[in-house]
Amino acid sequence: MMTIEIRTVGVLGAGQMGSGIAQVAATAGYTVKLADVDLERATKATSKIAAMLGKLVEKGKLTAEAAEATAKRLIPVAGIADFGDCDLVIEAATENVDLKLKLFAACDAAMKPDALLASNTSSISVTKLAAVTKRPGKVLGMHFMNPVPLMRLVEIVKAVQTEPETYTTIKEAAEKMGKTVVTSNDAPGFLVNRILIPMLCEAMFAVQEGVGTPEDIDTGAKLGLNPPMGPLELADLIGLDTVLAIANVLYTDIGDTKYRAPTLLKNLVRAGWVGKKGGRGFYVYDEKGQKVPEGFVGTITLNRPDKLNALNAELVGELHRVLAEIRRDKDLRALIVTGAGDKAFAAGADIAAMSTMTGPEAKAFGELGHAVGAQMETLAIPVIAAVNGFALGGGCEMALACDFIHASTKAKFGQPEVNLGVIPGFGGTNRLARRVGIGRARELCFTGDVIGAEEALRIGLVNGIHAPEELLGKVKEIAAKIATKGPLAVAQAKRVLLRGLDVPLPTANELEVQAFAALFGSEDQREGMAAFLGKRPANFVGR
Ligand SMILES: CC(C)(COP(=O)(O)OP(=O)(O)OC[C@H]1O[C@@H](n2cnc3c(N)ncnc32)[C@H](O)[C@@H]1OP(=O)(O)O)[C@@H](O)C(=O)NCCC(=O)NCCSC(=O)C[C@@H](O)CCCCCCCCCCCCC(=O)O
Repeated sequence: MMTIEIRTVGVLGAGQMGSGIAQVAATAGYTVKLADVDLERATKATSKIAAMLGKLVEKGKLTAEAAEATAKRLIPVAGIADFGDCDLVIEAATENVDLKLKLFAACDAAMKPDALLASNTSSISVTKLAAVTKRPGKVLGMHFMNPVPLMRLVEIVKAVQTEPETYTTIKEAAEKMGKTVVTSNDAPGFLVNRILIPMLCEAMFAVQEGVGTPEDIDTGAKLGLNPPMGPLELADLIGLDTVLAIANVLYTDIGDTKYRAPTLLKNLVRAGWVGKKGGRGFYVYDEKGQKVPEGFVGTITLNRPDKLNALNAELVGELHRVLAEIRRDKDLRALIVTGAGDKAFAAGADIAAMSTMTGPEAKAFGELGHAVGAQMETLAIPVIAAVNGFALGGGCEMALACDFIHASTKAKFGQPEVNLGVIPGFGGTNRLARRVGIGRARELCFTGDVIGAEEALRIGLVNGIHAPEELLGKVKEIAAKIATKGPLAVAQAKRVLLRGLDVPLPTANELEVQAFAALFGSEDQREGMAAFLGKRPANFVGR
């Protein structure tokens, strides 16, 4: 029997898998029609693919001409009705059997009679999908791996009804897309997931039973078995909802309890913690999908909101004690300091308490304040101020002792001590001058003026301003990003930046050279560079 020559490929589903399939098909020279629930989504995905192609050009992996020609072959369309002239349609919708059955029937109705219809399903019976069409012999499974442009495998799944010519034509098409083909008969999980899913679930059973931590299980698998990522990291990447769906298919269709899904997996999915795409699964991820080590970011909240967090002996003493504890904590990688309530970070030293102080008492309290500032400056981890309202006098000085400041749009800064007949006593004069320049510091200290967040940003007192309800989240994101970097390197950078301010430039440069050299030979230096060369994220341990 003659089979169709494939020129135009329809891809149904513009998510991660569908977009990847569209990219490799267009790169192979096929005209590709990409459809999703509406034209807008398909158009967005097409632009994203064009951007990916641009990145490949930047990296020298694709010529500009090839990228342009490939992008031109990608056509976003409004829906299935536009697949009438496609020679092959690859369905890559969500892994839901009812949805796929509906889409298969709709594609069958829209496509020309001799065209081929494939599903990227990772677990659903292709025989069942073929049975809802009027072309069962022209249906088969074409299971791409994620991420499609990088993974070399396509698992072709023959339905009971698949004609040999269909298989041959699709195999050739997959090979033209640069993929190696393995062939599976239609059985639950096919070949790859039949092996993979029980392995991932076994790792989850080990967590559930308290045999080991996710980190130990993943490290054990990576170093002991040599896959590029651990089973729990991989499950998070695939999506825990997808892993659960496939486990359920294996269990239901094969009927052997060894394929049952762990309760832990079911609970994570129920909680909406579906892995990397949802920001949390076995691990926590930042907005860029980078793994955030949990428990590595601490927060200190100045908590005296009825007095606008004014600094009294109790609060400052407590701060001193907590900072000493943090210095001994080997797990923390970043610290946030903020104020309780929505009005103030801290409105300064407690004026009522200070009003009756003698000179020697004031000296003692000033020294305590300075000791706290020095503690924050000399911690090995970065300290970030999240200024949510007034940061006046000692409050502004506390923020200045932090490594950098982000503020809410409502924040107000100032050194109003001259209004009280005194001067800043908690490092304000000198730290402010170092942060914003001597002229601006003089003006703020001499006038006692209070400035808003915009002005603070303009003069470089703060690094960023955010809507009040977003401030803490944004600062946590920054802290979480820092927590993914090499802790020894961040500590050395902090030390050199601080000490370098107080010495002549040649001495500061010498400090930098010594710190740079000191990092070589550390586990983190070896890991960071090996991760770059291995094209994988680094996993720093702080040694
Ligand atoms: C910020 C304001 C403009 C807000 O005005 P608003 O009208 O919105 O609110 P209120 O004024 O009604 O305030 C609500 C509530 O809070 C009290 N309060 C506010 N600020 C302070 C403060 N700094 N000290 C004490 N109490 C404060 C206010 O009285 C209200 O209470 P109430 O019971 O009436 O409801 C406005 O509040 C304002 O202008 N505040 C003062 C701002 C200011 O001038 N700040 C500078 C202070 S001086 C200073 O900070 C010196 C430092 O540079 C030097 C510090 C060196 C020592 C550091 C170590 C600290 C040790 C402290 C020693 C204490 C000794 C001890 O405890 O025994």
